[in-house]
Amino acid sequence: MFNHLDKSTYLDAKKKVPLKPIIAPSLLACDFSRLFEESSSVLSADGGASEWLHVDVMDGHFVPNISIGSVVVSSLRKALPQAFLDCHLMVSHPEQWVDDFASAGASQYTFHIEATTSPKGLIDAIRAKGMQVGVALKPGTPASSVFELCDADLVDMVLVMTVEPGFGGQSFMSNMMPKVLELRTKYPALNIQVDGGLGPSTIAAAAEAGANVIVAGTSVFRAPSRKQVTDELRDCVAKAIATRSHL
Ligand SMILES: O=C(CO)[C@H](O)[C@H](O)COP(=O)(O)O
Repeated sequence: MFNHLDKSTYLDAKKKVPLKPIIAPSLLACDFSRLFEESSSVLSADGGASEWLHVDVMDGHFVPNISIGSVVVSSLRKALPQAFLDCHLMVSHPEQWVDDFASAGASQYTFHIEATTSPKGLIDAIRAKGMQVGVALKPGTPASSVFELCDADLVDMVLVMTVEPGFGGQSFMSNMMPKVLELRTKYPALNIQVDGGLGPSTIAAAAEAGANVIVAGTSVFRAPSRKQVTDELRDCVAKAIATRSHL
């Protein structure tokens, strides 16, 4: 399936390192009354097993739910100075929150392509504040909507939603895998994230299609062993990357 790729092309072009599996537990599924303990329990730097923390920001307008904002990110940053805070802005006016999230200590700012008419200006603003840039696609949005941004190497990551954004605990949409494959085929070096319904029973499809950054809420936070599930997800992605690299 991926035999047009080889080791030399399947690299993170900017950092000149092989593309890596990254597991990003979604805090949406955690016990918010114990936010610090829950966060540190999944981070490898703090005794857990994950590389990133995924922070879902919902405004009750772009999606039919309200979650958390920059105030909480700021507290997380103080408590976890080394953590990679992967912030997914499910908001109608992503331009409005760049400064607040940068000041709060967000590591990456992922906006929805459907929510802006001037993605390049938004990307410039995010970069000017020192954050990495992600762009997200709702299930009904085609991969082609971000080709121009990816062709110009303007984003660090594309997020393919595998549920309708707004709520955790939904079923994985396997019909999003052709979109992931289309992006992976066109952009061998890009971080491609999937989000929604990922766990041990769905990871193989996502990894095979080419996703390397895995958001997992329910499957990690509700597991008897968070570490075991995280390792299982990472191993599956690592195997898929290795298989592609050797074809
Ligand atoms: O963005 C989201 C919802 O909009 C969540 O990150 C996503 O649904 C992850 O939760 P789960 O793994 O429980 O499906």
